[in-house]
Amino acid sequence: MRNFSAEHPVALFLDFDGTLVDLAPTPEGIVVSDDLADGLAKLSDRLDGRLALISGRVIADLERHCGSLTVACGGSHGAELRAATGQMLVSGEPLPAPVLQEVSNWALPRDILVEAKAYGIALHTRTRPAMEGECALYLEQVARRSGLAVKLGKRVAELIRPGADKGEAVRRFMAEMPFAGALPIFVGDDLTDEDGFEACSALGGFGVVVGDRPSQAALHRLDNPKAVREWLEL
Ligand SMILES: O=P(O)(O)OC[C@H]1O[C@H](O[C@H]2O[C@H](CO)[C@@H](O)[C@H](O)[C@H]2O)[C@H](O)[C@@H](O)[C@@H]1O
Repeated sequence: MRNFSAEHPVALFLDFDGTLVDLAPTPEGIVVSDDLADGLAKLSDRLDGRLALISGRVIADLERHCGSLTVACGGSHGAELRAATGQMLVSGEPLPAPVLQEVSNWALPRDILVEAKAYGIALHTRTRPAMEGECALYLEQVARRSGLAVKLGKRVAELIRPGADKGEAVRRFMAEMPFAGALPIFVGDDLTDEDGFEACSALGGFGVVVGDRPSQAALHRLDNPKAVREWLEL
């Protein structure tokens, strides 16, 4: 990959799972190197603060795995946004407790891994791939009658509040300093990252898809998280 920042001030948006860290059988099973948070802070310094992590995980979960993060962050697909200063730009809202209970009651007897998140609930099928379609259909049905939305990702379906997506997170950060006016690049591996790729393209930048998933919107490709970390010198 070229060093784009030598040509134009760059704003970098990085997905987490499957992009900075390898996918694992469970959300808890990821291996994060001890120096990732420090590497991201240094990368952000090189970009004069124009770096944001944009993840499906909530920010607190990212920090549980990485340690304290001093870069800008978007958690829960953009339902919460935090500036590098620590100021919350957008705060998430939990799902109604009865909905959470209902989804757990449906999934647990089916032996589906439930990830209770601060602003959503995810059903994981990496160890139960045959249940992928059924989980998605079930959550779509709950979403319709509860006024909620479903995000589909790699072996995961998640119920969240409508309105949050990674494209919106990019647009929000790009509207403010220090991001405004830079060339935005979004690096991600999953379906939810397509919104980020499209937002960057519309703002004059581009997407970089990680791995072999076909992408409509990305302009470049990197093979795996190791290649991403090498490119970014993390
Ligand atoms: O937007 P991301 O940072 O890529 O987060 C997306 C989801 O990542 C996690 O699930 C994914 O990674 C797990 C660990 O490797 C894997 O077991 C699972 O199959 C993947 O879908 C996380 O658990 C979710 O909450 C995120 O939404």
